[in-house]
Amino acid sequence: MVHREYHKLASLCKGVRYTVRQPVFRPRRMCYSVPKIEELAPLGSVIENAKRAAAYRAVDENLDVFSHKVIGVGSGSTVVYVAERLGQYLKDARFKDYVSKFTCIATGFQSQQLIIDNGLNYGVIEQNPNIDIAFDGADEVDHQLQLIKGGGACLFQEKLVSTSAEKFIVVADSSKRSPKLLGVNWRQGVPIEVAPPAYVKVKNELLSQLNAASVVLRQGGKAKAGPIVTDNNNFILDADFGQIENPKELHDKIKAMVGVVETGLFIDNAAKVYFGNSDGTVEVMVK
Ligand SMILES: O=C(CO)[C@H](O)[C@H](O)COP(=O)(O)O
Repeated sequence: MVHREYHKLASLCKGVRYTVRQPVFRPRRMCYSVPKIEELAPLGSVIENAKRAAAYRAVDENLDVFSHKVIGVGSGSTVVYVAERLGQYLKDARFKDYVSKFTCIATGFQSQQLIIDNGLNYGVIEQNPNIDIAFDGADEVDHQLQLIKGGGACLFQEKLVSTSAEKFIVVADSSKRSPKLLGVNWRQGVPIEVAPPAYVKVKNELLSQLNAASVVLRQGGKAKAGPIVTDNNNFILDADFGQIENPKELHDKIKAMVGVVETGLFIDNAAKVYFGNSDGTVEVMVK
């Protein structure tokens, strides 16, 4: 019987000793569950939809909530959605007990903030050197899953975290996919993190020994007068080598220069790459 009918019955029965009880309406308690990808409301831009689709799919298909404990969270605009997805798992009663015990390792200040803002536990790699799984973005991916990273100047810590992970998963929009080689779509050059006093020496060697077409000391632009200083207090050189036939050989030669902390060439590191398309579909590349 609906509520209105109880009132009607009560008024008809005035003077008669009937007791009409008001029904108790208890609102159904809604439990939070991790939203299904296919039911998500679209975001304001197609590129953001692509990034979110890639990141959410990568987390859903690779994170083992019940056995993973130490999770690497990278830097950039795509990984924002990785941290968001982890935060959704944390809120879901089915996974909360496990996700609340995760330790998340950052690749720089931005990712530290992403971890904290999503309610996850932040830990340092010095105490958690064995990472179960790490997620990060990329600037370019070649046909063999070799990567250029460091567009956001976080390459040293990104490489530390990704190479400390048992499984490294890359999330990107499809513009990051090279038709074949590195250096096709990403024309800014290979990011190289250098100790500040060595930047002129390294720049000269990249030009003279490795025939770089140009080497630029990355500047802070409007946000900072002078060069960018990384989270590790280093500089970034962007060295243009055109299309890179042999990224491993190039990485080894750059790495051998005194003053180079790390290169943005990530070699034989990624297990899978999730490319989000503008229509919300995702393509997965596996080695
Ligand atoms: O390497 C990086 C930062 O150093 C980023 O992962 C890379 O630049 C990709 O960023 P985005 O997801 O914003 O495209």
